[in-house]
Amino acid sequence: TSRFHVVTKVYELAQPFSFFLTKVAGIADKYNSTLALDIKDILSADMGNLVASCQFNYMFDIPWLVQQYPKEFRSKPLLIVHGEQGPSKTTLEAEAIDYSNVRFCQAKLEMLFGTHHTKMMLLQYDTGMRVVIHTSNLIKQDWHQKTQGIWISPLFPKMAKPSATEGDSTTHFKRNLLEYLSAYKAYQLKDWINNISEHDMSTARVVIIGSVPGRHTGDQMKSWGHMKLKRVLQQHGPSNGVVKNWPVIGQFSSIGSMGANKEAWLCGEWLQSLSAATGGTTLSSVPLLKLVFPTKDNVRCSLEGFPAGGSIPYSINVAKKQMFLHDFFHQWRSEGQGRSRAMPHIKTYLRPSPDNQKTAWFLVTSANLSKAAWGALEKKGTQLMIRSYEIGVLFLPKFFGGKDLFDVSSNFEMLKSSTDVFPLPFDLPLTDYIKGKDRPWMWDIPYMDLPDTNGNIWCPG
Ligand SMILES: O=C(O)c1c[nH]c2c(-c3ccccc3)cccc2c1=O
Repeated sequence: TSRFHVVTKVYELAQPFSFFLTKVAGIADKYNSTLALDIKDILSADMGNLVASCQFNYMFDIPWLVQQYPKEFRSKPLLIVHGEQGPSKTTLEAEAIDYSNVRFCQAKLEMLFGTHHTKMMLLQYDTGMRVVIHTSNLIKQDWHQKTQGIWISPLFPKMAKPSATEGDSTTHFKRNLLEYLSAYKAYQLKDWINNISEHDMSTARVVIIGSVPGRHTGDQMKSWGHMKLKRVLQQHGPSNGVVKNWPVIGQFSSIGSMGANKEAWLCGEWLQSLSAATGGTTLSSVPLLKLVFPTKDNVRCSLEGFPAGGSIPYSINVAKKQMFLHDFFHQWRSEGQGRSRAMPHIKTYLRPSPDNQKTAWFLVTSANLSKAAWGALEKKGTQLMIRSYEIGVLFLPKFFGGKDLFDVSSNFEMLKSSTDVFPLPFDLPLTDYIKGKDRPWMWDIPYMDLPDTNGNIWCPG
């Protein structure tokens, strides 16, 4: 088993955050080194001798997924947690007809327009287990030429005496993971819930930020979505005095309907939660908000060309109702990580310093900029309505050596040589949209004036 410790040692040495991007085909090798992983790296025997696994996701290609496991692991029990209903559920289950080791768990979606976005792997080894929280669908194209994020847990050893309350970390990782899984109320998850309670997760240093569908009231209201993030930032975040003039950055690959103006939700409840801090937030100063969303030309000139936009589903019918939103937008640019042309499917949120050298926190999550994912307050703020399943991990300096702030950089050379600079997926400062030229990418309108990387035009519908 020394091999596994060596491997995890290498990963942990690479950086204490255990936050990686996916490998990108077609960029210089140096950008795909220790800080980047492929799905085969995550599932490799170097990470542990797999006994069983559970894959939470939105899109699946079952035959492709099975092929990503080392051949000696391809017949181990594999539970697929999805949100498909009716005919598409039947189609998904038919894909696994040849794999007797594959089982399914359908996440209940009783809220209209809800989706099972959560992307998580539970990996059980003979020596313990790992949790992986990431942003990629389980289809080949999501791991080929996009910018995606991955957090890999340390190896959590089995405890002598199983306990749902013992073996937790200062960030309540184990309790939050069990709460999240219990919210499915699915009998197929019972064994995994018991399994998790038997493991010591005290080495987990991230905070889980999850969303589960429902109208959450009372204490539950602060257990999910943007209200969970708000509570954690109020308890363990930066002091208000330090960050009050710092911007909040949101970066995502899809956008829901925000309502008629920025006060309705975006700069109202959502920004109030993301700008939360210890020592209370002075309501007077509404914090700066900056958003990162690819332009039409970012997509056109990307490695995949216009087809990258097939995974950036911003509809013109939603966009035209919220032109105010586009004033916050900045381009996707990742020169430091060699990923300016690897379109983002990652979703990240952070609170960087005005000089772009620090951040007060960093969140990588499945949650796009939508009320469905983050929740919307109802009944005079007494309940939080969430439509979808989401999960992400929050990095707080307090839990990484008791610092106040993280040093940050997206510069590969810098990241390669230092161990405690937080690796940003995109460049700071952000790059503005070019006035009068740049438009947000929208996936359901034609673009026929200029060819993409492959010489093609885009004619949806
Ligand atoms: O969870 C994820 O990652 C994703 C979720 N929905 C996607 C869609 C879509 C858009 C409207 C209705 C249904 C599906 C399209 C293309 C990529 C995604 C996607 O990547």
